[in-house]
Amino acid sequence: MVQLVVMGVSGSGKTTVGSHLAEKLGWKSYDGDDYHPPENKKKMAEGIPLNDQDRIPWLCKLHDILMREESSGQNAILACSALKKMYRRILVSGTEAAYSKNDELEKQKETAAGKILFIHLDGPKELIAKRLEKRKGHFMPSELLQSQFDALEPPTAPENFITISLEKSVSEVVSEIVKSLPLK
Ligand SMILES: Nc1ncnc2c1ncn2[C@@H]1O[C@H](COP(=O)(O)OP(=O)(O)OP(=O)(O)O)[C@@H](O)[C@H]1O
Ligand SMILES: O=C(O)[C@H](O)[C@@H](O)[C@H](O)[C@H](O)CO
Repeated sequence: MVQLVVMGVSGSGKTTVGSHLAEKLGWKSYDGDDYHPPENKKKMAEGIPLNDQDRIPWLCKLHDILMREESSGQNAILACSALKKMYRRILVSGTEAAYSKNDELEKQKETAAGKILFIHLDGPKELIAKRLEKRKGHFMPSELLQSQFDALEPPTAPENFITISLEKSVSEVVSEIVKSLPLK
């Protein structure tokens, strides 16, 4: 089974790309934003960036969802910022990974779990800011964009990831992702 996590800063297109991809592949999809507790949404709406304590329980919930899909034999897509390496580690391995000091052990567990492919939607802040200015009816204010870039640790090897430019159209982004999928 393949579990995809569409990741990136606010406004990079995770929700848009995640839902188009789900439609194209006929896979189940989840949006991380739907699983934030109300306190987190309130904080963001007030223009305060989330911290690790705010994000860790939320990421654990998302990890459980991915594991449930994997164990019931389903492919699935999750749109989730997953900004830091530690956050991606939690999505792959669960809560212990957040506090583990044993990098080697965590790496082994990740390789064993290793089915999650991160798709990093990457692009210039100026373009994303323009898109956020135009976006209507969303709780996330565009002033938080800089804090998202400050927190971002782009994925690097040996993480399981691909990087896609968000400067392309949504349909190009989706086709590029589909081409790179490890599907038989
Ligand atoms: N490739 C693209 N080309 C043009 N516009 C895009 C593209 N991807 C997304 N958008 C637009 O940019 C805005 C931000 O996209 P979206 O809401 O999907 O981002 P997001 O990463 O889910 O944001 P957040 O994390 O804040 O929920 C939306 O208005 C969307 O329509
Ligand atoms: O990790 C985070 O700071 C959050 O997940 C944000 O990225 C928001 O959820 C999203 O961007 C707003 O829609």
